[in-house]
Amino acid sequence: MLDDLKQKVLEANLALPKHHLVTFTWGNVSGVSRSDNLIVIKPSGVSYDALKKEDMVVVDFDGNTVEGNLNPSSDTPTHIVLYKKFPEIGGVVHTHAPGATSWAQAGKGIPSLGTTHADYFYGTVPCTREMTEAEINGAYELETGNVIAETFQDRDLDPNHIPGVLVHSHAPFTWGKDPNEAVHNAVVLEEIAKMGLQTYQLNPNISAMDQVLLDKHYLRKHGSKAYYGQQN
Ligand SMILES: O=C(CO)[C@@H](O)[C@@H](O)COP(=O)(O)O
Repeated sequence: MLDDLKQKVLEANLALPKHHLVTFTWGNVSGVSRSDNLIVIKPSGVSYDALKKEDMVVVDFDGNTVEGNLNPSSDTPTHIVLYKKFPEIGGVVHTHAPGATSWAQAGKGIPSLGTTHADYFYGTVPCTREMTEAEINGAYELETGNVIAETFQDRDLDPNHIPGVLVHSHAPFTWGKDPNEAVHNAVVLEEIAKMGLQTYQLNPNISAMDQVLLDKHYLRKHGSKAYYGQQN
């Protein structure tokens, strides 16, 4: 079942260590089949060295395992909330990559400071609020998804234009139209996180880039008027 998606999710997971985005098993990727209402996700705690296609776990939107012999990622409830709340996404990535995680631990969103950021994220990558004790002691991973969705709703942010978030005191999640694009966005997020840290070290008083330049760079790569690369 879902053989193609399992292969894509496997390859996306294996791309995380290749891009130096995960240490040990600190991360996971999933992909969704909207027609089947099923999610394919990495098994929990399985080393990337040993990961095989048949290890991928298929879960439904209630978190029940439909196929697979291993336990799904402990972050599965977060992935499920993101697929439910952001209906256009097809892949989700979670890492503890040090640059983005540093911003998450500091409780700060990453402002758009330059065109590297603007090419992929149409504004600040937000950081969620701190979770309450009840949320942490309750269904923590589900509440993590809820607090991400709340952040986008309360700040009127479009997840299709800002494909990532920093979870306060935790780490980043990114997404995309498929697992591969979600990994791509995780790589970019880590790069802009590192650049942002260095930029603030060099100039603590810097503010977000000019809106006109942000528009220019984001819109030349995304949307109906995109012209970057081989697009007409
Ligand atoms: O966030 C955390 C731990 O802080 C987890 O995402 C990480 O360890 C990966 O968990 P899984 O191996 O996917 O269950």
